[in-house]
Amino acid sequence: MTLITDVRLRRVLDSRGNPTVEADVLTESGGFGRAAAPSGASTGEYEAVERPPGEAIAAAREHAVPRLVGEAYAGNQREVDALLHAADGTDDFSKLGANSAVAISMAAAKAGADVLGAPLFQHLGGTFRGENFPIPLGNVVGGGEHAADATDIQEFLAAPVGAPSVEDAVFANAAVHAAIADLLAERDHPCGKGDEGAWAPSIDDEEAFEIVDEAVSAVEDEVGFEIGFGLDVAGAELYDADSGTYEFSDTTRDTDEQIAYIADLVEEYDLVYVEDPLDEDDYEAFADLTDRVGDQTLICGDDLFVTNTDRLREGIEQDAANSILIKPNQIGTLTDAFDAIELATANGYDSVVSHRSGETEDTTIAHLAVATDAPFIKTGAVGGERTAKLNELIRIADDAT
Ligand SMILES: C=C(OP(=O)(O)O)C(=O)O
Ligand SMILES: [Mg+2]
Repeated sequence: MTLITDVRLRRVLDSRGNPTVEADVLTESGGFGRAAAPSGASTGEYEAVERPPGEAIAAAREHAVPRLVGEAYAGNQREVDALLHAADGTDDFSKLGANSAVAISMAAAKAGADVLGAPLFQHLGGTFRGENFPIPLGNVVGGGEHAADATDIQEFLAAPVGAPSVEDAVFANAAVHAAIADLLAERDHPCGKGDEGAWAPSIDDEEAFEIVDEAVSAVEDEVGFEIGFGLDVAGAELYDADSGTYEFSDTTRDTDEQIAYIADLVEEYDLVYVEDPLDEDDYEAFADLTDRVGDQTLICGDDLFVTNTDRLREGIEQDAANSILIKPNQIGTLTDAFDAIELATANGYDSVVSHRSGETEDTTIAHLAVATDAPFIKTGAVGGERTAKLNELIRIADDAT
């Protein structure tokens, strides 16, 4: 029933106005799935390779499509993804392009769900999924690689940890985003938004902490449940390997100073989440920080782990973190992303399923988070390509999909 009869690939626009790969998968019994690859700006060095979309499409048409059409079943995700790996033949999808691979992988999953008449999360996670929902981490202020002339820290993330429902959580993050607009206006910092819809003011990190703290407290009082906040430091982008230091606009920190700085921030602002506080090659420094504050907050590896089970295993051995960011396009298939989540869960690591800074209307990650019982999802706070995922979570919770 789910035998794949056609795979169509095309270039479509992403949220930055760049081309990306979209895939359609069709099956013998009329099943249909469509998905598009997201794209990062602050990409990790060890991510699977994204090729220019035109090249990735040509490579997939030549090498992957013939292996899938008439051969593979969309309902058998591991088979589809194994064939994508076989068609690629490298360990980083540099032949097909991880963008073609992930688009096909996700489209096949949707086609498999379509044939079953089941929501995607249920096809991926089984019938007992759909009761628990991830807490959305909402990017409300940011800079780094996502906006010019804004904060050094890439993302300040609202984290409505006490929300009674996913709907309350989603609206709380939007309220924090709106409250920040008011505070920025009061302080005379008019600004635009970065790639993920977060405010991108031309202020230093210290002032951003004050503003986010104030906004979070105000909204917390309004809604009556706990809202914390967290960070994606994107430490690898600040790190200068030649000098071995973290280069902020107004200061330079060596690794010990960076660890102490982050530990102090965790204390001062009661941060609930800190992603990539240190360089992507420095498991040891990650372990040092996790030892200091890992019982108070989540220390999450994004560029550190790149959704890769080998790198996660190394992290687990070294006690480098207690949480992993999951981006399917970092590793190329849903199977690989799923395996990373399972390995994380088995070792007491929390998974944070994540968007990329370049996104589309695709909602697969909302379903992946519910399917795997992931405790968190990071997918922005506002903006159509961000709300596509947030609204899908609300629909899943409402049982309307
Ligand atoms: C979402 C992120 O940004 P990008 O997609 O640019 O890597 C991130 O770093 O977590
Ligand atoms: Mg990150």
